Amino acid sequence: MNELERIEALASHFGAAGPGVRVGIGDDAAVFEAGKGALVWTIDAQVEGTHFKTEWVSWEDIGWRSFMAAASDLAAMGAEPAYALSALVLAPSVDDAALDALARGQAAAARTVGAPVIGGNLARGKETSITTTLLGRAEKPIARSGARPGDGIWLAGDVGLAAAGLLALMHGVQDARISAALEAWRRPRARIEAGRELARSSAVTAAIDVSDGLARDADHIAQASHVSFVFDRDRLLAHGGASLITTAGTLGRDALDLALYGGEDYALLVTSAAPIPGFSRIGDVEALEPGGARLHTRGPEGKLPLEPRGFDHFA
Ligand SMILES: Nc1ncnc2c1ncn2[C@@H]1O[C@H](COP(=O)(O)OP(=O)(O)OP(=O)(O)O)[C@@H](O)[C@H]1O
Ligand SMILES: Cc1ncc(C[n+]2csc(CCOP(=O)(O)O)c2C)c(N)n1
Ligand SMILES: [Mg+2]
Repeated sequence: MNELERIEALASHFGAAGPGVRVGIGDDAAVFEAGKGALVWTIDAQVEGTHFKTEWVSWEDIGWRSFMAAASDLAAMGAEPAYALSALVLAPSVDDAALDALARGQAAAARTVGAPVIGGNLARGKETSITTTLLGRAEKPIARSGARPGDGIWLAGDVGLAAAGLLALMHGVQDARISAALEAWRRPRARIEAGRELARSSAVTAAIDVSDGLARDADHIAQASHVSFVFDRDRLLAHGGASLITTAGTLGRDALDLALYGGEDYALLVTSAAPIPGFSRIGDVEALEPGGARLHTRGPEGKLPLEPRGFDHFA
């Protein structure tokens, strides 16, 4: 079973969530009613060998990026971060200095996001992993399921740059022209402020953070909302700007491919009937045609179907 099939199999054990749960399994975070508003709850693990290698990043960066990856799911719900818990499994290679650096990175990210770490757990293990839970508040949480034909597709933050940084690290490429890509992978930023804009807008219909790649994450919205996505190739490339083009060129990769299939930038992908400050428009939501593809690109050749591939832990 691939990742989605495994999640579906797990969800079948847990059954339907009871009353009071506004968003259950299948979105960026769970949402439950709490007093007048709602609380938004997310968890994310970063595992050595799966999400990072210590040859590539400092422990401080590992702490930072693991916290930001978790916080990004709150941004994608339009939530205001409140508090965090951190569960660490430490392999013998993590000495006291490494642990100190790891926590320093987590604490810096927690300060930036505005969600202090107020607890956690510590255990020894064969492989190091960092699991972060964040709790946030939202009056109007944004799920994946509300996109409608006629909405625009909007993006805040880079796409493709972090994947380029990862490629450079994997292949040992050293070149001053890819420093922005390395920084994007090592020090991603959860788009909390962009998430606040979603909460302020009444035109926003759906949102997701781009962790597995734009195409795959867009497909999650398209599937949940029963709509089709049409990405405008020129607008997407313009959004990436000179930085993406230069990086792609240096690595001998296609810039559009990096933008569509690269993950771990933690950009916010949103559907909305009106512009949102800080977001640029990269396409249109259309009606899903029976038997038609859920994803497309539009370019000089017209509208072409796009494969929803991206990162899958079990593919
Ligand atoms: N073991 C599990 N038990 C119950 N639900 C799960 C489990 N693993 C994942 N889920 C749920 O499945 C959905 C997809 O999970 P996933 O971790 O892929 O989240 P995501 O937001 O798509 O990815 P990312 O964390 O990279 O942003 C989420 O709603 C999550 O809560
Ligand atoms: C050693 C190593 N190999 C591959 C990758 C690429 N990668 C791992 S997980 C992931 C998606 C987001 O994770 P998740 O879905 O768990 O939130 C991506 C793109 C990496 N970061 N490190
Ligand atoms: Mg997510």
